[in-house]
Amino acid sequence: MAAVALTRILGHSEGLDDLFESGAGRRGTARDKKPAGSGPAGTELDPRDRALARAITTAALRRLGTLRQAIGERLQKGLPRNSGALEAILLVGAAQLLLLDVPDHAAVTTAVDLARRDSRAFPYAKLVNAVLRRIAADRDAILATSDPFDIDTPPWLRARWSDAYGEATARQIASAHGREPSVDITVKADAPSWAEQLGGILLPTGSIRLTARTPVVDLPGYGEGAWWVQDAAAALPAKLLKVKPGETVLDLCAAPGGKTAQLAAAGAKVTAVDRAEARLDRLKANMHRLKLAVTCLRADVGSLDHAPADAVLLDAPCSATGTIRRHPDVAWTKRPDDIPALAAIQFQLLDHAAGLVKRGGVLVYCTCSLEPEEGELQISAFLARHPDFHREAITAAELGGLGDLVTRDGDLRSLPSASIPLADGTILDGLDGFYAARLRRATPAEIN
Ligand SMILES: C[S@@+](CC[C@H](N)C(=O)[O-])C[C@H]1O[C@@H](n2cnc3c(N)ncnc32)[C@H](O)[C@@H]1O
Repeated sequence: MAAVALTRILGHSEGLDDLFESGAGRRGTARDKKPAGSGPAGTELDPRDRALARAITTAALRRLGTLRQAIGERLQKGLPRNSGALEAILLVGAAQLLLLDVPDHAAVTTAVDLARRDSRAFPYAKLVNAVLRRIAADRDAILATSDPFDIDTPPWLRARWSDAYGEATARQIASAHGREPSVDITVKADAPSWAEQLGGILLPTGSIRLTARTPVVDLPGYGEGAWWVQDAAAALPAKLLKVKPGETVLDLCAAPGGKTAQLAAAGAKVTAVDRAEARLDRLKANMHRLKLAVTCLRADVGSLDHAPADAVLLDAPCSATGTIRRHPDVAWTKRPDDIPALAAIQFQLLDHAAGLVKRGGVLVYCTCSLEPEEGELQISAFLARHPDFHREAITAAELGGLGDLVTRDGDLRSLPSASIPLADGTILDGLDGFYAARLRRATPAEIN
């Protein structure tokens, strides 16, 4: 199944979650519709096999450049033409040999079997055996010489991040993308006690970082709806609204509902809006598990007709380049042209969202993108064309004292290379890349 998934992701720009149908934490894109012929693969597999197939696919995408180079250097005549799933089979084998804890013989035998079962890869079964055995023998040298920035990051992203953050930081971002991220959760209440029960680490921002690799559904509190999976950086934008019980909130582009749950748990009257039916269904299921009451509305935010709210959160569709640690497919499925196209959509959604904020109310705009056009530049252009809004600077204290996450303008900018200092002196690494700005709409008195 991992070979099928890789072929589909690399060939058709489908996403990991589209194929493995995981749900939690999936970042939506402008293209909510799946390409023809797509759909969850391997539904016949049991959950453990499915999880393994996902782990192999994720590892292969995380270090795709390294694996392709290792394979290419061991194919004297390059990849044969019309060889069906041969490349995907080699990638799956190499990922297991180099990156996962799979015995060499099992990885090689499985790959050879896969080649024998594919009519076009069949003639190359012996080649698969030879290439993978050589990769196993050269494992240490391959891993010692491969660099996630130089090899595993597409050149256009390398250039963009170097321009935006400097090459040294861009290298640290790529290095963070090369490591498997921890699982963070948000709790409805009583984070210190849940951190203890789950054996996790309470982060200064209030999220809990799990340390065990137990499937989340088997952990205490999951079934009873006490918490949900959410990257610690993704949990920050909803907090910036500082909602009070009973306030009305429009959560725009809400599915699968991580931020909706935070707002509802804070006691706000939340209307969650998303245009993708399947994603909205997932949001409803999540709220049901969490026992949180939320009004759900299927609509396009760009033409949403709704009474203005005390607070509006716009988690706009974006390139999701801040989530490559969790979704390494993004590095290979996104294209340079996607950035201006998404920025144009964000521009339009932001303008419409502005009209849904009560006078004196607050608008938080956020994206999980590392690209300034989807963050800082989007907001400076918005403020220039909306004089009735001003930026309300975010403080380090609101982010658990993590001052490095606050920009000079007072916005939130987290990077995958972030370090999180704990009270005991330990430093944890890694957050998803997020941008958020808090904007206040002037009251009538302020305007006059
Ligand atoms: C970044 S995800 C939202 C993540 C969500 N806020 C959370 O915290 O779980 C973006 C969402 O925007 C939705 N979306 C994209 N364009 C939209 C539009 N024009 N109107 C409404 N929803 C849209 C997608 O379906 C996707 O669910």
